[in-house]
Amino acid sequence: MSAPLVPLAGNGPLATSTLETAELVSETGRQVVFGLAGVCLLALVVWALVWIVRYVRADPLTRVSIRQEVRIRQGWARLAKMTGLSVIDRTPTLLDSLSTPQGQEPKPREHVPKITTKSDQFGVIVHAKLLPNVGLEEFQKKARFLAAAWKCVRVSVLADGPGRVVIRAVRSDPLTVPATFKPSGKPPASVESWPLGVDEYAAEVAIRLANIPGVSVAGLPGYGKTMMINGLICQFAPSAAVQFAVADGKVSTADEGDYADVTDRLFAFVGDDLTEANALFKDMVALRRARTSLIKRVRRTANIWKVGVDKDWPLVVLIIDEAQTFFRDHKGNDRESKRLAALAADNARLVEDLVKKGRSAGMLVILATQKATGDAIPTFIRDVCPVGMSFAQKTADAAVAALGEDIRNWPEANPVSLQDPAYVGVASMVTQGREGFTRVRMPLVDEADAARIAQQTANLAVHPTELLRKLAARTGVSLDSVLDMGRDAA
Ligand SMILES: Nc1ncnc2c1ncn2[C@@H]1O[C@H](COP(=O)(O)OP(=O)(O)OP(=O)(O)O)[C@@H](O)[C@H]1O
Repeated sequence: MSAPLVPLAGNGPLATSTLETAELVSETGRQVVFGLAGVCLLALVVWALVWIVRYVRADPLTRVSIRQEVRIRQGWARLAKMTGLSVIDRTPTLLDSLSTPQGQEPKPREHVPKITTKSDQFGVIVHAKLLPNVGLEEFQKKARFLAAAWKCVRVSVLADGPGRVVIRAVRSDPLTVPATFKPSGKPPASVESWPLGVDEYAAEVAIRLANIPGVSVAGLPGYGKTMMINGLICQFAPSAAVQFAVADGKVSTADEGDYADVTDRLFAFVGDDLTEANALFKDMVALRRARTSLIKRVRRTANIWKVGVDKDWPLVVLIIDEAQTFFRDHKGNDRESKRLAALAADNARLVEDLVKKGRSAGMLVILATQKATGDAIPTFIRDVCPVGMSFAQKTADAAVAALGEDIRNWPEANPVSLQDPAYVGVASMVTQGREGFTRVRMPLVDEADAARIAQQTANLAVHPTELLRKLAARTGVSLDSVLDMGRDAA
């Protein structure tokens, strides 16, 4: 016997309202679905617009990188699996268990690291999240496969905080692409760090200036030592928290040579005259001593970098270019040779004082020479400079003199291999937090720009001793006795 059929909806008022409610629900459902689809479409349009605007506004090289970036994103899941940068998860999630038909095993899931990408004129920067068994080392091992798949000249993989790596994929070699720097004339955000240029992966490289008393710069003539120092002056000239003095062993007067354009922004300049250079170095040592003896009283600290430099207590940068001129031993028994030899020895002693004791007083010495052997920069000065860099060098020994024995273990970064016109403006150096040596491409600064910046900021050039005198007077201390003591000792 069949069961009586029960009508789903009758003709009564209750049945009508159930029908209406059902229609209302389905209508609301349709609206929600359409609404969601609309939001998704809008998001898609906005996303597409952002990419189009980025693409149109980009320079031609960055456009190529944007296309490369799109290809990297599209092909990432597949490439990661092919190169072994994926992990199989055999433990089913709750959703997997519920959605798998009864009697069947949930399928294992294959995960690939999640990535985000960014492009610039040199290539693409990929940030990836690590997975269990897919760590920094695994990425580094696969770097050359990624480079081949992405058609890049180089791919570097570095740690990027806990659980993340940053992959730098460069299509064109940033070291051989000349760069220019147009100084803005605005004070830098910080004077504690000197942006130098970009490394072989187009990542920015900077030198810390805080707590650094000495930088040694070596390199064959014409490879960019002075250009780099001019770049430093142009970047920091608009800040009253930095004062510069130059001793240039290549010229006799300030209007000759490489610093002629920036003389207006220097508080002192001496040429190749050893007596004048000696007077400048004595002056700097006296300032160093006066600062050291006053710092506690006027700045309430023993290290200026704890409170930072400012216009009253600026970072004093003493640039000694063609340093060998001032330190070279003068052989000979005649009177003049003996006088020059004594001056050279005294210069070395004074500069040693600045490099060994100037850090906490906010003094920095930059020594530039062609070959950083002990006769050019005495080793007791060179070896205590925390930062050493070298442009191209002719011999392995010259590279070792400039960068230390360890450079022999890094043949790719050895400055001997930078002897090529394509590498004018490229130096090798140790950078913080990185193993080995980094090659850095520095930008070219136009002479006219350097002159413009120096003129615009000439009013900021003040002898730091005068600033210290005023500062001391404000705190009720007379500087003269302190300075006299410093001069006598120097
Ligand atoms: N970063 C750079 N990019 C491109 N070209 C550069 C760069 N630096 C320097 N040059 C070129 O090399 C020339 C020489 O540079 P610079 O005077 O800085 O060399 P140097 O190493 O100081 O030489 P020297 O030891 O003879 O003083 C510059 O006039 C410029 O044409």
